[in-house]
Amino acid sequence: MDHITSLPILDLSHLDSDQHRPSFLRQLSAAARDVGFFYLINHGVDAALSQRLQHLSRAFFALPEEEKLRVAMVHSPHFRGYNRAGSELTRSQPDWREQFDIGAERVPLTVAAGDPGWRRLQGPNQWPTALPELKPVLLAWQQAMTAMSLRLLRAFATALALPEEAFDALYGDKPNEHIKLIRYPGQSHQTGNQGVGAHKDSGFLSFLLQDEQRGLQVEVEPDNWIDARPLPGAFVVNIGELLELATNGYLRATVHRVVSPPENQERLSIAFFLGAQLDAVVPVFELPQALAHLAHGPASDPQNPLLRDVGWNYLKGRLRSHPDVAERHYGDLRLSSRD
Ligand SMILES: O=C(O)CCC(=O)C(=O)O
Ligand SMILES: [Fe+2]
Repeated sequence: MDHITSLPILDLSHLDSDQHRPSFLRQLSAAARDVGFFYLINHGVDAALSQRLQHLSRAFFALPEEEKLRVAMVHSPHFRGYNRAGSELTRSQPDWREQFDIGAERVPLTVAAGDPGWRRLQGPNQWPTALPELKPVLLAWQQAMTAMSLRLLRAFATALALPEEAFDALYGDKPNEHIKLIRYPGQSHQTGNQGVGAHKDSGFLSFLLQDEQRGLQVEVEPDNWIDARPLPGAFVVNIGELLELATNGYLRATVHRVVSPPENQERLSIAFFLGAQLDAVVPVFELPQALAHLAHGPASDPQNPLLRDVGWNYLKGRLRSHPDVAERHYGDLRLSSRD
């Protein structure tokens, strides 16, 4: 295979065209297997809505710190809200990005003694009173992104020669969407240049809406990092570990990172993570032999705890990333039997 020098570009409008649909599905299958990352264009999410959200995200981060700390994540048992730059670690190094996390806006589940801890993940978001426009725009964008990403997920199922609805049961009527507004400050001597350290995403599918500032890098082959330069109007889409494992390594969860922008500049990005329902159990899907033997990724162990219980898996990741929330809201939990 030739060296990969840029991410493939896929046109989602081709899914609706009798003429282009078969080639779209072939491209999707190859891009997701070989690179695990691609640009998605003509995805149908209103460009004006995305731009409005980008504008509001910039306005949120420009609020006085005191306002942002009023919606700090530590106040939320549902892991929603604001974190300052440097508060999350990747590979033991601080990530120099501030972030605001939003999830599906739902009422909390009742939690009785002995109920699984992940039931506390469901609940409302925290919204900044100083920026009231943020809530309606974010929720509208979330809805548009969920509809689009479920469409893409069905296309994945078809591309893998599975029934179109193969993944539907994992979502039901409660997909576990997660949005992150992110701001990467410019590099400085004190902080270095790790915007976010090298990692794989843990869920099903991730979508990134970048501004004009570069910084996202993808390890397409061992030690071959390429820039995922911003492409106006496109989302950068990548596969998470759950989808990699569920397809027995056929779809690839690729390592990526963000390098901080140059000094005195900033980079804003908005991530949409599609996760499965908290009470879902993810099976390993049996792929036809012709596809299965092309898999590059690790074969799945059906006993892998990552696959079994979506809620526990998600909670474990959140507790690890946010020890302050863990201590304040989950101090009574014993996770050892699940680790
Ligand atoms: O900022 C970006 O574009 C990427 C962020 C990312 O990889 C993540 O939050 O998982
Ligand atoms: Fe990521």
